Amino acid sequence: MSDAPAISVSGLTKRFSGRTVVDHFDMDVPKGAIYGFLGPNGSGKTTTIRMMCGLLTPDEGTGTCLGFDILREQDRIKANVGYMTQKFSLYEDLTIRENLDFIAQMFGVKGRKKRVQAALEDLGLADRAGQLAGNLSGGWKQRLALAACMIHDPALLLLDEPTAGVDPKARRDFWDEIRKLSAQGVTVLVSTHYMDEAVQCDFIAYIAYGKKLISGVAQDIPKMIGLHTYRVTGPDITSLEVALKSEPAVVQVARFGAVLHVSGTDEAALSALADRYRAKGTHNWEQKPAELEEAFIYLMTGAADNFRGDLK
Ligand SMILES: Nc1ncnc2c1ncn2[C@@H]1O[C@H](COP(=O)(O)OP(=O)(O)OP(=O)(O)O)[C@@H](O)[C@H]1O
Repeated sequence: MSDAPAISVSGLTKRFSGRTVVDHFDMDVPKGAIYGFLGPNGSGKTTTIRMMCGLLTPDEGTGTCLGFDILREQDRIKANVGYMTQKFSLYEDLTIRENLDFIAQMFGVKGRKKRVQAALEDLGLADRAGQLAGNLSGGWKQRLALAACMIHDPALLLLDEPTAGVDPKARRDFWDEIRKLSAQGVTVLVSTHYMDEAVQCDFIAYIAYGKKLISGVAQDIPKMIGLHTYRVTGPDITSLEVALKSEPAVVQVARFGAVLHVSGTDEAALSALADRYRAKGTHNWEQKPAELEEAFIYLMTGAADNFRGDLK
């Protein structure tokens, strides 16, 4: 990642029918970063991302994307953006190669044949180039969609819940590809509701009611929220989970198999609770650093609304 941000926006605001759906949004995105946008449905993630990339004109605010002005140079930005939406559609009656060739034509890609062949090879699709897109499994369709989005070598890639409905192996492979692109300097903006997509991101922004409540380096997010967590193991974890959920010091109990991650924002109160339960001698309580998994659950279950406006 270089020092000059790929995107720098400030005060972005959008209203639809008099309703403010994005409210004075500021952000710098480093070049080559994978930036995840989390938040409830309808919180304004897609609208924000589209404004940041010159795909939608803000009512207020300014900024640059890939060195171009988001208000005056939208066409130049668009030529450098790959956009993979959930509804990304391929031509099912065309082969993989024909699909890529068609999209390359639409973008006016120079040296088209070579570029299509390189894209097929990069994504491990060369052996299947003659197969009809309609016969591909979900994971391969998604690979093809990614190849299509990248055919014109964009510097910025937008992903909208990219691995929804794809099996775990295909998800991992997909993220390996995204990492490779990021290492090559492609900046990636991801809108997601999924934890396993969020944990792939270098940076996270949490948006609710059109406002950015938190943003920063992904691994710093738990600290920014102020979450403290204990890992709890022992017998009859289900009853313990129920009991802990009614403890005032506990803001969240997340279950990972037979292990509970018990989190709170008041460190002293949570520590006192751990001591009280430890004294019963039934369960093992071990303090652990809060990780993005806990922070993600905390944010997505709406607990973050409690500090609405307190954090940047
Ligand atoms: N073109 C539009 N005209 C009118 N209202 C819109 C338009 N686009 C979005 N909205 C509204 O703006 C709000 C924010 O929508 P947006 O799609 O940005 O949210 P989101 O966080 O991306 O949601 P999701 O997670 O469901 O995709 C929603 O209430 C939506 O209905």
